[in-house]
Amino acid sequence: MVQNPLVRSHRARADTYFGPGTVDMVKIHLNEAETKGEVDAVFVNAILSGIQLRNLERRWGKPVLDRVGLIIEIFNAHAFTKEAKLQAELAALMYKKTRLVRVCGPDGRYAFGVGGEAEVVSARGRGSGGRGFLSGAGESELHLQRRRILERRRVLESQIEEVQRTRASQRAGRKRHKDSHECSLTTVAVVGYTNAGKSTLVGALSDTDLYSDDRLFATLDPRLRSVILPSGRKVLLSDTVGFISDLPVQLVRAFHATLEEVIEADLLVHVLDSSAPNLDEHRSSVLQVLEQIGVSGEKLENMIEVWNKIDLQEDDGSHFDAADGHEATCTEVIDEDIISYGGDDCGEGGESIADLSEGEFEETIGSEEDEYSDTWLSQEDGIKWGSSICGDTSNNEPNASLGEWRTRNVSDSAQAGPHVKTSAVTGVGLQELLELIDEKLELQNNRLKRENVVERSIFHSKWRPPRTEEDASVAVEQ
Ligand SMILES: Nc1nc2c(ncn2[C@@H]2O[C@H](COP(=O)(O)OP(=O)(O)OP(=O)(O)O)[C@@H](O)[C@H]2O)c(=O)[nH]1
Ligand SMILES: [Mg+2]
Repeated sequence: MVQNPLVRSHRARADTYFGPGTVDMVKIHLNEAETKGEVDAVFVNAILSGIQLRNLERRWGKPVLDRVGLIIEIFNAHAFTKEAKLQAELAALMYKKTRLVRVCGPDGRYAFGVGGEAEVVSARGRGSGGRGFLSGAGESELHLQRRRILERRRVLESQIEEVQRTRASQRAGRKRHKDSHECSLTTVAVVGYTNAGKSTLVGALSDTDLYSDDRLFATLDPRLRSVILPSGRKVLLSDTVGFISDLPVQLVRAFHATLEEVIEADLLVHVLDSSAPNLDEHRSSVLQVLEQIGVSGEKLENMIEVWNKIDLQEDDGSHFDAADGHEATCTEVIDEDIISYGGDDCGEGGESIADLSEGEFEETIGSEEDEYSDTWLSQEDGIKWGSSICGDTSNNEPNASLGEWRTRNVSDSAQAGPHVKTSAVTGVGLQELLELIDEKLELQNNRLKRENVVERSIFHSKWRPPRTEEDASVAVEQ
């Protein structure tokens, strides 16, 4: 296996990075690939450029998965419905475009770093080989590759638009539907970091079974479950895809159709795993994604924060000790700082990943760099994706002061604690949560009604010209 002290097998790295309880998924998933006679891969906890990825793969003789590649791999593995598959493929394609990495999977499926030889197609490196006038050969291959990606992307985007349209009309139908209280059917979206227990909680609240598992991104499609609140009001709970820190904005946008359920929901319930040692980090990651997808500041302010898995806290605290101990054994963490600043801290025989993008393995794109540079984190694509096709987007615009709000709110709520503590497994706090949802919706309804009344009094009352004294005298004379 790889000797570089900065890199461990994907198992150990994923375990330390994604936290306890999530490593199994990564293990099982990759082990499954191995037992099928496929390849072993090395996971590097960083976001790498295409050249860095390729150079590492050459050096280690193994496919390398970086952070985004691993997430995409997980998305692909968990995508079962048509919608999820389309979105996962689009996410992979957008990633691929910025890396210009060609992966030849045996079954033709996109599989980053797993299931085939990954090859960077670059202007100078391939085709040309610096052979004088033939130096355009690599370039045309690069363009060909790029065009194919763009064509496929267009097809996927139009299919996803179709999905969005269907979802929008379903939502409109739900809004028209009135319950026995003459209220339109309200949707409550349950959001949160992956593995926080969202599906388990929605299942417990609605007394139904939803697929939940101790793995990352168990849920990729929103699922709706109806629940009767203590007041008798019927609401739809929407279980959503989990979020994760540093999720590239394009990846989030690939799941836009799914995430629209969150934007369009009447109320948000933010589920946090109270046993997670980095709860604050999880909270701010989720808020960041909500901000990215355009949830209004008002909705965020109204959001209910739930600390789930409270039963684990009632344990003797061994969970936290175990987590600490786990961190302590992680001496071979690949720090993103090391990647950025070079190899001084690499230890004996170590080499930084920054080193690997230079020297003997270097294959620069040169003049193509601007055109094909890593736009993965740029906003360029976002402009298109930001324009939702599902009707009114006016309230989807990210609020300018949201960043500010988020910072304030994160620290405020960190001090104030959760609105409700629950255990989706034992049922603790569930009734309290339902009551709180009821209360929030009632307040929201009353506010909307008040706003409607004000609006109506302003816009719907008949306009009459102001009566002046002159008018009055004319009237008397007549
Ligand atoms: N002890 C305990 N475990 C819980 C609780 N809620 C959920 N779990 C477990 O946590 C794991 C993740 O639960 P899920 O409901 O799949 O989490 P999720 O947030 O839907 O995850 P993704 O769909 O991947 O985003 C499962 O193994 C659940 O059994 C809880 O209140 N207490
Ligand atoms: Mg889930």
